[in-house]
Amino acid sequence: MKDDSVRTVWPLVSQPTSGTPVIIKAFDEIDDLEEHRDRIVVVTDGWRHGPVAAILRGGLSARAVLEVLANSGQRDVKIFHIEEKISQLEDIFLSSVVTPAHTLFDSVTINWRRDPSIYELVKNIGGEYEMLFFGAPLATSEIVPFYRHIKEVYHGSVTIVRAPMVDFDFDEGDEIYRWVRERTFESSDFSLPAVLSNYKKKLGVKVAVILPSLNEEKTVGNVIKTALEVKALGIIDDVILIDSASTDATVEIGRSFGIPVFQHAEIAPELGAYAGKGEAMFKSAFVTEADIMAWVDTDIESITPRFFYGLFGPLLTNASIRFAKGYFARPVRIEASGLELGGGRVTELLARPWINMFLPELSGYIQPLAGTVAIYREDLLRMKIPVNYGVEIAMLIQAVNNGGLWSTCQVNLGEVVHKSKDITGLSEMSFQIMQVLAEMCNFSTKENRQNILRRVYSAHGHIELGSKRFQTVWRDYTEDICRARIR
Ligand SMILES: O=c1ccn([C@@H]2O[C@H](COP(=O)(O)OP(=O)(O)O)[C@@H](O)[C@H]2O)c(=O)[nH]1
Ligand SMILES: O=C(O)[C@@H](COP(=O)(O)O)O[C@H]1O[C@H](CO)[C@@H](O)[C@H](O)[C@H]1O
Repeated sequence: MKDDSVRTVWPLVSQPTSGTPVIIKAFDEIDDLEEHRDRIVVVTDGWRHGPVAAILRGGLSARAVLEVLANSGQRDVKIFHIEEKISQLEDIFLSSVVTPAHTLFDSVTINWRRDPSIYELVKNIGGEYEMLFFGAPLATSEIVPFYRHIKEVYHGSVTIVRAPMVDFDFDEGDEIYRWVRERTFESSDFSLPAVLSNYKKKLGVKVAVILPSLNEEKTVGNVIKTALEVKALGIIDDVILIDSASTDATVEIGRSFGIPVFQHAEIAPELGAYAGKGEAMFKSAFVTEADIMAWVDTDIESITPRFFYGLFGPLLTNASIRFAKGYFARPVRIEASGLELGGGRVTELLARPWINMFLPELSGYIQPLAGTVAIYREDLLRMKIPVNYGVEIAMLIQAVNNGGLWSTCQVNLGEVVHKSKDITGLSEMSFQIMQVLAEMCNFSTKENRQNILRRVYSAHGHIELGSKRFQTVWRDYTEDICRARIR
């Protein structure tokens, strides 16, 4: 039922500063929004006189909210923003909202908040405002559900503004968008240990957590301790440390917890031994018979039990899901300088651009390189595994190629603070990942393959050339014995 008293005519919206046409709609008139993809769409309960605020996350629609307010005669703006843990999203808020707001209004008030959700925020501050403005959700179909949810906790006038759709191709027809919505989970979706152990009993599967380590004495103990806490809940059967010849106290610390500790070089020695994280993950299959295998990096400082039951929760509760990869907010500290930077630099500078160019079916993955992964053993045994840092992307590509995108998923595991490499270390990691990507995309052949990473230094008037060989060794599992094939 429309409350006509509040549906006073919207203030005359003068021509928007950007020249983008605006159309105003009530919430029960938005079936034809697809016809207005090139316009700013204002969906509203109607204009009310009195205090106004905008709750904005960032992005094109958030920017459009500012434009509509400015062109409706507002000279000051009050913005509420729930602080993002992912630094890239915070950057988007600053560039798409904070900066333009100061050019559009005489005064701008920005309240950074830490409410657990938009609905809690509206509950906490809504009573002070006659009107609340929001940027539209990505999909048009979400506008009315979002509106109804807000109206459960707010009785003022709600206005949702949608930017022109010209830049978005996130629509219901976009399979990646649908996959992101239906295959992206919160670890809290699976945080009830009773639920998981019950599912586990029903499925009768065994779960092993394998912890790859290389000189992680500072963090490995806490990772093992947390894994054992979850094991005590009856959700994990094996916790195993596979070490890569650490020279610090990593192995002693592992042994002090009474868990199985292996040097990957000593596992299946008849297969030889190679350096690399992928080698440790490849040889995991020889030290456990578990049906589900999960790996968690041992350099994670911020480990919590949710890393474990969040990660294999989807495999235990949805029979169609056979592969799960964690994702997380990633503030990272560069050990040498202690400088805080946004983590995932190889992801953002190499993996994500490559995926979007050549492997778009993977573009819904938030952290395609994350080392926190769970997979069914039988699916792992069908894969070929590079022994180097390319292991994560290689497993992801094969999980999707072998089982289909919808047999895979991603889980929000919270925040990961982990030690990280300097730029040279990241460059070498990138080279290894690029070698694997080039090979898996059939760009790299025996004839044109490059295994040497050269680095030329110019210092104090003379040139130095350093080079390092990175031979990609692929491992695969065969019925009788595994074989290493150097390419
Ligand atoms: O040869 C190796 C290299 C790395 N790692 C482990 O793999 C995880 C991720 O490695 P790293 O920290 O080097 O990568 P980053 O976290 O910087 O991406 C960590 O638990 C390392 O201890 C390993 O087990 N063997
Ligand atoms: O995501 C990334 O860009 C790299 C480097 O992360 P940082 O920039 O050091 O936070 O880390 C990931 O990639 C590695 C190679 O696949 C994995 O071994 C790591 O587990 C993963 O964190």
